Amino acid sequence: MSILATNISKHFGPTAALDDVTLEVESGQLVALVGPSGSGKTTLLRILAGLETPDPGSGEIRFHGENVSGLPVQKRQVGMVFQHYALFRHLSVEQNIAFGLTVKKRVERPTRTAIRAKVDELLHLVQLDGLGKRLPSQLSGGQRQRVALARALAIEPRILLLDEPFGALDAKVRKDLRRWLRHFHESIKLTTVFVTHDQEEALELADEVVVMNRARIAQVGPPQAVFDRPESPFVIEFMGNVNRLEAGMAANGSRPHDQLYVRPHDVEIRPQGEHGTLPARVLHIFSAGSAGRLTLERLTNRELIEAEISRAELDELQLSAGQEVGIRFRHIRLFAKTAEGRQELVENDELAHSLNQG
Ligand SMILES: Nc1ncnc2c1ncn2[C@@H]1O[C@H](COP(=O)(O)OP(=O)(O)OP(=O)(O)O)[C@@H](O)[C@H]1O
Repeated sequence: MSILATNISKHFGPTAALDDVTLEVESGQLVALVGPSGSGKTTLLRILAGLETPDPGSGEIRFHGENVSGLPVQKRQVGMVFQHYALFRHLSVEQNIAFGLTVKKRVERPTRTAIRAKVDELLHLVQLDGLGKRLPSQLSGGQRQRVALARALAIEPRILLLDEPFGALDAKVRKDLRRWLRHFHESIKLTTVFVTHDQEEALELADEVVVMNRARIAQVGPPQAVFDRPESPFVIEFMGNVNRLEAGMAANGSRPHDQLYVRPHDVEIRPQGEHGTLPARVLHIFSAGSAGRLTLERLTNRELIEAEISRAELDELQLSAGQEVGIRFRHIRLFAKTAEGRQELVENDELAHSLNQG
């Protein structure tokens, strides 16, 4: 186990930023902390780094088995990159990358030649060969973030912590850098925890996704598990688009307090009146993306339903706004209240079948 943080709590005055959080990260993994604003992601990251201390008496942090709870940030051997981690403006790219090494105590400081070699190696690693002499102002946003990453790696950290590393970049650069980071991680396999508020980023990048909500961890798992087997209404609503259906009368077989969800890609569009479909009207068609997205209205209860189908299917169906169709739910997720008042996931394809009958 590379990181083991147990029973961490943190209060800022009356606000609980973390409430008894336990996080385990295996060596070499790329882990995403994702959750709404204020859920405690940054606080957890800062506590791992040693920039913030947990509540007195709460919890313990171990890196590779060693208890680092009492160690200050410089002694924890973590590399950090933040959203607005300003590079030193008056230093060249090379000097920025070398910074952590040049400020080491004389006995620990590598020789000049060794620093040079290290900087070249890092420039190559982050694919900025030849740009070492430039100033940060002469680089693009994405290049600057890669310099920040190289600077974080220069000290040979045991763990890499990234707080919204692509947050300040535009969508295209962000996507490119995301892919680049995944590839980069494959090549160095350094245990990495990154904070993002972007679900898609978490699902696309991470080996393991940690979903946070209100100072606690709501669910941990590989991307697909978190997406396909959400353990709570919160997780299903937070991780990707979802339709919440009216329970009770409107959905045969469900009880009024149940919560029913259908992902847009689990909504099938069929011809109007087809057996086993629900009557609906097409309100909007969005066809400008890689998938076709539709907003529909169920005729029986005026419920709005989002559907996502392939572009090929959308083109084939030749739909237009106002048209009536039949919709079918392939898969429904139902959360039922348990006796203790918790919400429990019941996979319920029978319900989908009975609901589709109208
Ligand atoms: N230094 C601080 N002083 C007071 N309250 C704080 C401080 N830092 C964080 N908080 C509070 O702790 C809670 C968790 O904040 P945190 O920054 O960890 O959330 P987050 O999930 O990273 O949010 P965001 O996505 O908006 O960055 C919030 O309610 C926040 O207002």
